[in-house]
Amino acid sequence: MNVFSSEPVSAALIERAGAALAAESARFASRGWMPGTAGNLSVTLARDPLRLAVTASGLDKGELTSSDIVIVDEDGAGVIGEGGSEQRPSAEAGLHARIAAKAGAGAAIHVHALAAVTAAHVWPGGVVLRDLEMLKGIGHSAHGQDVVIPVVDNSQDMVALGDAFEAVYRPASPNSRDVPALIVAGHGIYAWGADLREARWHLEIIEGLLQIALATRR
Ligand SMILES: CSCCC(=O)C(=O)COP(=O)(O)O
Ligand SMILES: [Zn+2]
Repeated sequence: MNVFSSEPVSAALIERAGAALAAESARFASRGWMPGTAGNLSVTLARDPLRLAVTASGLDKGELTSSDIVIVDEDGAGVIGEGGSEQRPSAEAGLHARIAAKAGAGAAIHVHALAAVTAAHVWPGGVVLRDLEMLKGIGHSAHGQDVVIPVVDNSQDMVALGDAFEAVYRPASPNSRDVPALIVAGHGIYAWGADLREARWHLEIIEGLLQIALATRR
């Protein structure tokens, strides 16, 4: 369950969301997955209307404080008067909002991790993973099933990027879970989950799977 969208949006909730985003961001920055000002994170605060707390743009993601978040709407545009910072929201807030809306994500994390970018370069049509134990970590079978991590072209236009995401995203069905990640070619990876902890697990698992795919490619 997303701990943030289960209660009314208040100053205390926004403060807690900011602290959680700053802590996760520091974790990924220390792993080298957010060099410089790269990367951004969000949590979904409310669904009707859609509201996300997203990291502010252009900051060192290893040095965020609980105040460095902006409340955005379904287009990723900053919302004035509902709390949070009045800094510029992440340039990629629009894609976070599309992922929250389409995939029902409670949290999303975007990093510039090496294996994701390399794998998209090697397999621009999508990265096929199969017969790997860690697939269980994203809800898929460890045996006998292809799991495709989709790849889309990079763009500075978040509407175009959101449309590209929706074109490749396959929602869960009675027979299969969805794939909670998207690689943006030449750029980085987004992973999401019901909450920040699950999004982190998905991201770490998928980056690990991509490292194995690259190391074992023939
Ligand atoms: C220096 S990285 C270029 C921008 C980017 O890809 C990124 O992830 C950070 O953008 P933001 O606006 O969220 O700081
Ligand atoms: Zn980026």
